[in-house]
Amino acid sequence: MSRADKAALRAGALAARLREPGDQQAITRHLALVVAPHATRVLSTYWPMRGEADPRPGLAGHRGPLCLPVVTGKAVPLVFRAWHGEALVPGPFGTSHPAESAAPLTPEVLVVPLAAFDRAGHRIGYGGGYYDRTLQLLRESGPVTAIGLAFASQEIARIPSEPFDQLLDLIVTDHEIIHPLR
Ligand SMILES: Nc1nc2c(c(=O)[nH]1)N(C=O)[C@@H](CNc1ccc(C(=O)N[C@@H](CCC(=O)O)C(=O)O)cc1)CN2
Ligand SMILES: Nc1ncnc2c1ncn2[C@@H]1O[C@H](COP(=O)(O)OP(=O)(O)OP(=O)(O)O)[C@@H](O)[C@H]1O
Repeated sequence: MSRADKAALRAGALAARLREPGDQQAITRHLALVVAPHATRVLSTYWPMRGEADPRPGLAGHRGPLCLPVVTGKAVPLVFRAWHGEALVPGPFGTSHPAESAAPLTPEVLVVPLAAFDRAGHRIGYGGGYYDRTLQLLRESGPVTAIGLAFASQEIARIPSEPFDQLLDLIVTDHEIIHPLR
């Protein structure tokens, strides 16, 4: 797939998200169900922006450590810092992340923001390749569970797969919990 094709899929899905806001309460319910078996693991969440589904209320019952991603440069994997509800500092591209004083953590479960997804577990993000690089690195040292979070309006019939794609293990939407077929 060309960069332009992927950019068009991304733009279409982001426009659909703004047109049809979706049911945040259902997202919260479904996410809480999916993370319950991982309640004591190190879990990475995200700070929602631009109409993204909000993972925070669905994680209220999580008992293990929580962390947030930090963008430290272009084309490098994300790093993760512990987060217990403290104020965040602004990062690049409108992101927000814990201050440098927060402890670095290695997540075992990641709630991954999506611009678009398909039922096979392919995803498109904002285009930095950050989660692809990060999941590749984490999966080299052990099993990780990647949970995509999006509104059902962001589904695309098929996202052509690319060699660097890291697949989602589960996708949580306001309509359903999707177990991609492998
Ligand atoms: N809430 C949230 N946090 C997140 C992500 C995310 O998708 N959502 N990320 C997921 O990876 C990382 C941040 N990645 C991002 C990558 C690019 C852009 C962005 O705005 N890109 C510009 C073009 C940038 C450029 O000039 O290259 C754009 O879309 O206009 C935003 C976030 C980490 N934190
Ligand atoms: N594991 C990787 N190693 C090297 N380059 C990679 C890797 N993963 C992705 N890339 C590069 O990053 C670029 C952007 O990837 P892609 O368009 O899939 O980003 P995205 O999944 O939309 O963004 P994000 O992961 O930040 O949400 C790709 O063109 C690719 O060349």
